Amino acid sequence: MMKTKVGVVQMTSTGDVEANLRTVERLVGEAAADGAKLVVIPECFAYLGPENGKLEIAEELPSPEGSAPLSTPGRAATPGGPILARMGELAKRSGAQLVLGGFWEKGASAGKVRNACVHVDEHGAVRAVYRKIHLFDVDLPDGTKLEESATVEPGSELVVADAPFGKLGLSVCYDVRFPELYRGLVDRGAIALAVPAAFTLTTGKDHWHVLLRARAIEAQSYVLAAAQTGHHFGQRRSYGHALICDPWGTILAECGEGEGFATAWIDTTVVEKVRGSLPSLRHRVIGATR
Ligand SMILES: O=C(O)CNC(=O)[C@H](CS)NC(=O)CCC(=O)C(=O)O
Repeated sequence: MMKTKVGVVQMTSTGDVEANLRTVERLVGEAAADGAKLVVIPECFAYLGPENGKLEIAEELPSPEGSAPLSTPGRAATPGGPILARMGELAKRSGAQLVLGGFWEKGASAGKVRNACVHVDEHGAVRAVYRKIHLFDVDLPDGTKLEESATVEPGSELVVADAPFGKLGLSVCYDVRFPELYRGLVDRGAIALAVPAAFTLTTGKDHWHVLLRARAIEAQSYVLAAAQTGHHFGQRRSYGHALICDPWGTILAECGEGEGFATAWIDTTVVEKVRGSLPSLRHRVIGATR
């Protein structure tokens, strides 16, 4: 039996990087004081503002140990930057591992970034980097028009991180609508799934809980969903409701509307019990890998 306390952060990011990072530091500090050994931080945590701003703050990321070097031309000799350095210090100070959802990483071409999800260990080292595969290009009935692919280059690799409780599958926001990604993460050993998000209010009120619980149930895995909430630079509204869900689909902890955090225990025996008693992962026929 192994139990690990984990946390998810909910915040209202703006175009003010310094203010956003202070909020992250405060909420991660509180979650760690509550015992969390891994804390998931939402998409756009460092910056949520006019498009060009994210290009200016984008940083290069180191290749995590053991992974193939990135082939981005002209990469700096010492990757990283002030935001990654500060988050590394936060991990060390709080003693908690961090999952930095929606880290703005420099893209291969000028004018583009990647929407990365970075796993940082408690010593401040980058251990895994996932890059958002599915990009949110939509024109919703309420007038919300977003074209993520205008500034973001999509990733293509599935990434599973080594967390204190076992394997954690990485994803970002809109990815949650693509169940095949999570099945792939489970095939790579994941028992928990990180979904750092900035879900719109319009879609979130109808889809957020349903999608997250469905992913937990069908992947028979914990789901750690960090969230943006409230109004951003007078133009966008996020749904909030950061939550932690167990492999049965039960919501263990959930934030309300405002900034805050939620914590819950990951218990590996619960994963074993659910997967053992209702072996739907083993009953797969279509696309089964084992
Ligand atoms: O572009 C930025 O600055 C920050 N990025 C985001 O907020 C991203 C892409 S626009 N948001 C989502 O993926 C929301 C998905 C969603 O709401 C749904 O699937 O319903």
